[in-house]
Amino acid sequence: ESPESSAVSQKQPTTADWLMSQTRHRPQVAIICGSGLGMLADTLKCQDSFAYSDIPGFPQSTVQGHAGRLVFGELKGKTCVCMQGRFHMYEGHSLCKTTFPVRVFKLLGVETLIVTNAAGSLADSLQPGDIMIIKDHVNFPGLVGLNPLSGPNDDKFGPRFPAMSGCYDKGLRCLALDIAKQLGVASLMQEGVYAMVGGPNFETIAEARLLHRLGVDAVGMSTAPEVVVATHCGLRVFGLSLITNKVVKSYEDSESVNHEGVLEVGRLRSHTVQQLVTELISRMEINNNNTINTAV
Ligand SMILES: O=P(O)(O)O[C@H]1O[C@H](CO)[C@@H](O)[C@H]1O
Ligand code: HPA
Repeated sequence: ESPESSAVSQKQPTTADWLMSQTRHRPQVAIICGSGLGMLADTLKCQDSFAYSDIPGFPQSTVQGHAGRLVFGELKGKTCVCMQGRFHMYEGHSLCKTTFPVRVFKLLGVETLIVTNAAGSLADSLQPGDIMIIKDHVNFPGLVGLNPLSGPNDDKFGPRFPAMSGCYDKGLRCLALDIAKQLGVASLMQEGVYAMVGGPNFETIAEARLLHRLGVDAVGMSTAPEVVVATHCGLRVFGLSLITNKVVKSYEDSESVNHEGVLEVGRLRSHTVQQLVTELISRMEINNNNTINTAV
């Protein structure tokens, strides 16, 4: 992965410069939309949007429910950029490609990253339609060395050995719980641990039981690499999982999960997720001192 990671990282400044030449927006907040959650971009005002296929250096989305568009715009006095469609390892992208946009965001001056995803629940307390605020993650691919930071470290972005404790900002988690109370949706929300598995197959029953025993509350096939790269380069991160299904843990259970059902729950909860994210962005504080020197 090393030669590729260097080649990929050389493209990021070109991509960022191209975007800055095409839009006047200078985003402070970036949002990555999970499966079925692309409508988060619809709330942005004064939009400039770009198909991934038109952006130099950008990878392409291949998954249904991921439109493949980067949308810039204003939301409640903050400037945002929203990825309608993310990149997954199972699509065949290397991890440095799946996380390519995160460093582009950093180069654009973003200081806060909001990651959203669709996930299956293992915790008995999480039902389809609930929203889990991500408190922490287990990065299964990362634990065995499939890490977007593998290869030569780019010191411009961050250190060789970045700490990951506290990578989901506590202040933003508290604020989100507070907002949920005000919106009257607190009963849908709780904090929990997200685990990333490689996919694209959903879990076997034995795998589901293993994850449950390990203390995982919700499982999906994304997010953790994005958060690793974001934390490495000093972005503040907030994450939420929309619970789209219960992961089957019993041999007696005849239900099974499918991607259509995952997208459907996204549609059903789109309004609530939109409200939460909008209020969070509206109320978060921004420092505006997030520039890095890209001249090498
Ligand atoms: O994580 P996001 O992109 O929301 O998508 C989730 O939904 C898909 C499975 O239905 C997988 O890609 C899984 O990771
Ligand atoms: N497992 C893995 N990824 C998922 C699931 C699931 O049950 N639901 C949505 N994404």
